Amino acid sequence: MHRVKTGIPGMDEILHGGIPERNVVLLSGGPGTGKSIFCQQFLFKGIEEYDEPGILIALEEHPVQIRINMEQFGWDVRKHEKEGKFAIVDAFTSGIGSAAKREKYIVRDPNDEMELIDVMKEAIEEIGAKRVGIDSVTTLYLNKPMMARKTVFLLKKVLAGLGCTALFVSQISVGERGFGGPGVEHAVDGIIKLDLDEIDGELKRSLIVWKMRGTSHSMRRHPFEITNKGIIVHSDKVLKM
Ligand SMILES: Nc1ncnc2c1ncn2[C@@H]1O[C@H](COP(=O)(O)OP(=O)(O)OP(=O)(O)O)[C@@H](O)[C@H]1O
Repeated sequence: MHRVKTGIPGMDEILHGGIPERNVVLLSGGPGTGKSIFCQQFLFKGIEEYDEPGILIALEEHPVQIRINMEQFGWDVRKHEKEGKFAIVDAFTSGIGSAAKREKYIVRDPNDEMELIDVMKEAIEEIGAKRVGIDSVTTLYLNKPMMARKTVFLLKKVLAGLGCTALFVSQISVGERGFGGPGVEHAVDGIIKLDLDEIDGELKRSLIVWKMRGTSHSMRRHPFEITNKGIIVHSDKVLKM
């Protein structure tokens, strides 16, 4: 079985080699836990280290801001956009504003699932994307929780058909148990939970792989750091809560 390397130091060790190809993985966590950075690093390292093109579906942040954020970690995505190895699908601006007019892939109504899928497919096919990040999938069903399972299954079907491996960012509240609702949790192939906990007056970051179809994986909670080069996971360390 082919595995997709995350390219995030320490993470592939925890996943016993990487994410099984075509898995859809829920990247779940509270505010500020590092979900967006994890997702961006997965896509960027995919291009730089494994020559696997990727696309990011932006639902929560302006594409211009995403490029700025990524550049802060030294990830020059504009270069890869020009080379046709990376694309941002703008499902944030609805095409409003002068900056949005310069975006190539625009979803005017993110509530329209078919429009989102059409634009996503177009971008994947043009770029030859092997990796997809959706940030966040929660945005798609925030106002219609009954639709969460259906939406996730639909996306999963499309992405698997195109041979992509995907990270779906799932936003949960501080202290919430669970990863984004039962419909979603059972539908996805994997769940990686990112946490931020106050211990002795200090916020500590950690992550745990809750499930990953098609592979064994570490069952431990590992501390990680966000540095100016991105996320580093300490696969040799365990955080006891
Ligand atoms: N250069 C950096 N060095 C260290 N830590 C950083 C750096 N840039 C951002 N961070 C940390 O990353 C956090 C933001 O991470 P990220 O945007 O990935 O969170 P998120 O889980 O997507 O949050 P939300 O759901 O609120 O959008 C910041 O709150 C900050 O603690």
